[in-house]
Amino acid sequence: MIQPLQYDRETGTLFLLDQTLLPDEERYVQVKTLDELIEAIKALRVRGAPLLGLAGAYGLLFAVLESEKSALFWEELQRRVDLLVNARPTAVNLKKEVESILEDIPMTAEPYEVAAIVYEKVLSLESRLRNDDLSLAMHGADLLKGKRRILTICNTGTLATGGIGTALGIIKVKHSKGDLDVAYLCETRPVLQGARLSAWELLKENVPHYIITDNAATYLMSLGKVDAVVVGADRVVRNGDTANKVGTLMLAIAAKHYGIDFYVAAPTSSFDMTIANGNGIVVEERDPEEVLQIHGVRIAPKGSRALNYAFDVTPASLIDGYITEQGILKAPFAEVNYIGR
Ligand SMILES: CSC[C@@H](O)[C@@H](O)C(=O)COP(=O)(O)O
Repeated sequence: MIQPLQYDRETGTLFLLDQTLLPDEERYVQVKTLDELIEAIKALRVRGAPLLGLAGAYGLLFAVLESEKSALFWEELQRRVDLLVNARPTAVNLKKEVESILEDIPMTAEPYEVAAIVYEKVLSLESRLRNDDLSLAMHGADLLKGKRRILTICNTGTLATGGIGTALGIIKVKHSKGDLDVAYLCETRPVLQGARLSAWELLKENVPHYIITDNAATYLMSLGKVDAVVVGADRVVRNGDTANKVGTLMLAIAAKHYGIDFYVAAPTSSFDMTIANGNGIVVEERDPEEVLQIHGVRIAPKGSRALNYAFDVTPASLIDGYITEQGILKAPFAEVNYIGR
């Protein structure tokens, strides 16, 4: 299986498959410091909500190792953690995984003991992510049995989770069961996670797919060529409103118009029960140059400005259900006892 992220404990090096170079080049960048990791997160070398959670957990390990020598260990650690968890604001997993590991560390632990505790927790997070993906994908494949043409956006596969993936994991499992005719991959402007990353993953596994322009999705629905839309999530909040890659909202509106099932596939670790509704979600705005250029080539006239919202928020009223590792959930979630960690 593709390994988007691997850690070598002996040398303290995190190897990241640089997702900005795919599909042309499969190159690992070597990350040895927290600053280098934060740069990689901001530049989208590593991305996707669950994988950001895991990268964040490794970032915590770097933060611990870099703070170890300081007399003010806990203060230094907290300063570094703040930089890390704010590297990307919308995916809840980054902050949540880092904070949940931190919460489990006894304040009485000596600095030299903390790194070992964190490392153990990172390993268990890694295997939990893989297991969650598998359960989620099986639930999704059962739910969508007979829906043979699935449309999705962005990349929600191994490159985004380290496991089989979420929405893309469901597509892979459906294919393995002989229950998929085709996956339609929205190219996902501006940085093309669908056309570059999802297509690369599905090609490796011989899963039939078409890449479509983002603005072709609605027309395909109108032609009756889409049986269900399944997307990932960066943050699902208490009433079910969901932040995901920009473009998701227009897919949801179009799906509702054409009476097509619209599901969010996300592990419960992407749920944030501290926020009541979508108004409380911070949507990341990225460098306008990502919109003004494609692969470093400027396409817009010099002097034009661009707005670059990386995500949008889909209201719960447009979402038919949430495919999680625990099964299919319905919003609102206030009464669910235990979601996420
Ligand atoms: C399983 S990944 C879920 C989401 O993180 C995914 O749909 C997405 O929007 C990723 O955005 P990205 O900006 O590429 O990190």
